[in-house]
Amino acid sequence: MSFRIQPAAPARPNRCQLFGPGSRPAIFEKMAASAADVINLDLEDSVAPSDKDSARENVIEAISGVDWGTKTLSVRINGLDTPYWYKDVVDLMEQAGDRLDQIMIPKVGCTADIYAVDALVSAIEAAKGRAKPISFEVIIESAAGIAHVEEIAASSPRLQAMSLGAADFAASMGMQTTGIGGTQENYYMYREGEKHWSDPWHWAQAAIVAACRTHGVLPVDGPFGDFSDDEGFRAQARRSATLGMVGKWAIHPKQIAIANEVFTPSEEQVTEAREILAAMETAKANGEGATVYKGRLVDIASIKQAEVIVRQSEMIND
Ligand SMILES: CC(=O)SCCNC(=O)CCNC(=O)[C@H](O)C(C)(C)COP(=O)(O)OP(=O)(O)OC[C@H]1O[C@@H](n2cnc3c(N)ncnc32)[C@H](O)[C@@H]1OP(=O)(O)O
Ligand SMILES: O=CC(=O)O
Ligand SMILES: [Mg+2]
Repeated sequence: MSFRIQPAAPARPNRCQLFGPGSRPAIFEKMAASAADVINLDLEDSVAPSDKDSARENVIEAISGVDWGTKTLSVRINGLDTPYWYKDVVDLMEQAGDRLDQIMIPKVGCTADIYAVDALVSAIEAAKGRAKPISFEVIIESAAGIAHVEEIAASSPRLQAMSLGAADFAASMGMQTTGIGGTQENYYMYREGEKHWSDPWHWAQAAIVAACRTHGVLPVDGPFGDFSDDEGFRAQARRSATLGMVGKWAIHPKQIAIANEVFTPSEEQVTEAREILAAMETAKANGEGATVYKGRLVDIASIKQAEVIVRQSEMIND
């Protein structure tokens, strides 16, 4: 480890973030009753321009009017390139009440984007005497966002989570696809007459995970658009979990259970992690730094790997 210790990310479950348009208040109670850890009420791209004002009003009313239980409650504001975002922030901060936990800032391209929202939020918090500070989450979904991802992850103590937004990311990068996440037909290696599909989102996810882990932020995988494709969603979620992401968005309720399942370590994984910790305790008592577990090497690094799984499981089951 570097002299600089890696900070821990917030210790709260973030396996599934369920999105719903702020212009569709009929689903708010259903969202609250769902098994998602995080709720994202959307004022941005799922809301038509003509509905921006009424969606904002719906969301403000629902923040205190609906029982959200212990979920993390987040509102996605409009991007800083629009005429809507300042009113989203001002109205939410002045009118929504203390139940709001988090503001999601989309299409972040540089640290100044977060600085601008932070300045506005901080002034209103002080003016209103708000006891509970609002946290931020951001979406990396542009070429500029991914180019500046590390500095964005370090930009504010309010920042708790960072998601990859595959749809806008693909558009900003000029990717030749209309798919939102998952396998892309034309992204393959070709050998001896066979296609082998690869993962076009992998490098961006890995960059996000590295930036987040460096600065104690939760890395999250964003939307998977084809909600009729459960196995495609599961495969994407498993790749994300394997890379170090803690959760995934659901854009339809049927994706929630799969995300929760994938981002909760299984009983087998937890048992194996605990067995590795026990094997290393025995090794330590024998004055050894390395030993053999089920025919494979485990050493002091394996303790840290096993602890990731045990900590995740304990946090979720707490
Ligand atoms: C690229 C991005 O930015 S992604 C993030 C922004 N996008 C969003 O927020 C979109 C969120 N999702 C949705 O708006 C909707 O799920 C849609 C438009 C995709 C599909 O909506 P529908 O056609 O109503 O879906 P469907 O008929 O399958 O719904 C089944 C049930 O789930 C409910 N439901 C649908 N979406 C949601 C949701 N997001 N949260 C909770 N419940 C929902 C429906 O009301 C319906 O309930 P019922 O059985 O009691 O009648
Ligand atoms: O906002 C999400 C995206 O995929 O774009
Ligand atoms: Mg987007």
